[in-house]
Amino acid sequence: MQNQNNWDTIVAPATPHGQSAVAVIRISGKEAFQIVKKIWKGKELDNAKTHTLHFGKIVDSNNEVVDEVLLSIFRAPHSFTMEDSIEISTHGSPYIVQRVLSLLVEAGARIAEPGEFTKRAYLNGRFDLVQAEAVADLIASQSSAAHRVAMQQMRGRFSSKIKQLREQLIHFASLLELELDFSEEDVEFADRTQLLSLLSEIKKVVHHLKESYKYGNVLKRGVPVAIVGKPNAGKSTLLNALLQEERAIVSDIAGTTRDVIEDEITIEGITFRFIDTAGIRETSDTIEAIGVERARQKMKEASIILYLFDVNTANIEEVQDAIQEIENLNVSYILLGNKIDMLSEHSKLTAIQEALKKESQAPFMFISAKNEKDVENLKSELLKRVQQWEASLQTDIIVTNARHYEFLEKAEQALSQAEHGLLSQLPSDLVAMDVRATLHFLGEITGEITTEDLLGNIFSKFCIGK
Ligand SMILES: Nc1nc2c(c(=O)[nH]1)N(C=O)[C@@H](CNc1ccc(C(=O)N[C@@H](CCC(=O)O)C(=O)O)cc1)CN2
Ligand SMILES: Nc1nc2c(ncn2[C@@H]2O[C@H](COP(=O)(O)OP(=O)(O)OP(=O)(O)O)[C@@H](O)[C@H]2O)c(=O)[nH]1
Ligand SMILES: [K+]
Ligand SMILES: [Mg+2]
Repeated sequence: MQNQNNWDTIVAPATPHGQSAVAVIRISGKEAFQIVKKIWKGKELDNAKTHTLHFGKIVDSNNEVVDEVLLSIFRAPHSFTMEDSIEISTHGSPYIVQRVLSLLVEAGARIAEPGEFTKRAYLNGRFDLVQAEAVADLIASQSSAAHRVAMQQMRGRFSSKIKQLREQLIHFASLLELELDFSEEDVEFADRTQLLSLLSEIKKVVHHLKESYKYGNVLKRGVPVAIVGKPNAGKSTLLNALLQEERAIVSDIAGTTRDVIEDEITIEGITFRFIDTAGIRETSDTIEAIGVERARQKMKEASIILYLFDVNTANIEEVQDAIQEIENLNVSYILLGNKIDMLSEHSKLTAIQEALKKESQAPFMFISAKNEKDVENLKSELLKRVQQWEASLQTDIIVTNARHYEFLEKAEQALSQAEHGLLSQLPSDLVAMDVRATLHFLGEITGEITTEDLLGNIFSKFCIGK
């Protein structure tokens, strides 16, 4: 049940705090018009049509003008929240915004909680929970890829997929439950082979959606690319070349970089987060050893590893050891032979190349980080990796939200149990229980099943005024 003050008329600034050309204050709820009228000097609003704009003044209790403003009015259900709403555009002074907010509160409005406008839009049926969450992702999106996936979720494709799966399962559950009604007679309305194949079909879709999360999450946060290798391989030089900025200290002293240095660039709409690390070697220096430990950790967490070695000094065994270590991590990688500008004998390069080819399918490139030779090619290669990753997904709907992932995982487990139950010919009611559990988990994703806690958790992460 909704508590009464959950439906107070609420108010909040919709634009950031600070000086700006114009600031917008939003008011939503049953009393929106009554409240604004108390501080409004301008044309009568009672008969004004929805989606109209009005020029006038905001005045305080002494009839002093606080600002000249524009009002946009929205009449229920034709507004974002589907309630009566008004937006006041003031001059963008934090002082004016604060004054107008206090006047509105004095007139009977309550300051909105973070996300409360969107929460109302959800509770009033404008969209489901996945779409409401996508509003926050859309606001946070900083690259075209992040924007694309947020937009896709806002438009409801993931929601429709989940709803479609639920409908199939509801049908499935009703067949099983029908059998329960006739349990004395030991009939099977539901053809077991058909049930099994439907179940495994649904499980497959859930699994593929779940699998897309790793990619979706990376798109949202930026693809982590760890730059690793021995001291002096040129890792920091490469970081700087990629970022086009003197971000990390470069020197000919082995062990220059000790802590992790991270920064981002966007290549054709995809954000990459490059991580420069301490050179990996055995060391008795405690601080350096911690750095080496962190480098190894970053390697594990990366989506792509760039293993850099100096083509002039590296021996083949050392590179092979590195390949071995990386392949054990099961992370996509590129071997980069650096300082190609210094290589005097061409034959040594060919020897390295031949050895690498023979030894593994390891992808490698030769670059000069210092002269920025083939750094652009490296960027194209990174972009290609990400595009291949997306193409390899078995779904064109990409999950980006940890909460969705969590419930997909629970749904997948429940589906496995239902499948197991059918295969081992467990009684229908036990199988039906697992199917109902799956329905529940999928329902929590779209908000067909929710609790106040869950909603509070989701909307409190939104910004003020959203
Ligand atoms: N000034 C302003 N800009 C904004 C928003 C807002 O609330 N205010 N939005 C909010 O975050 C987004 C737009 N979302 C909105 C969605 C629906 C309606 C609305 O008035 N819908 C009516 C009328 C539709 C129509 O005329 O076709 C309706 O659905 O009945 C308004 C904004 C982005 N920009
Ligand atoms: N000739 C040449 N020198 C390079 C190249 N890349 C890096 N160097 C030099 O190699 C030395 C080490 O470079 P760094 O970028 O500090 O190497 P690093 O791998 O970050 O080293 P640590 O942080 O100590 O592990 C510096 O003197 C660089 O100028 C290159 O492509 N060609
Ligand atoms: K160095
Ligand atoms: Mg370094």
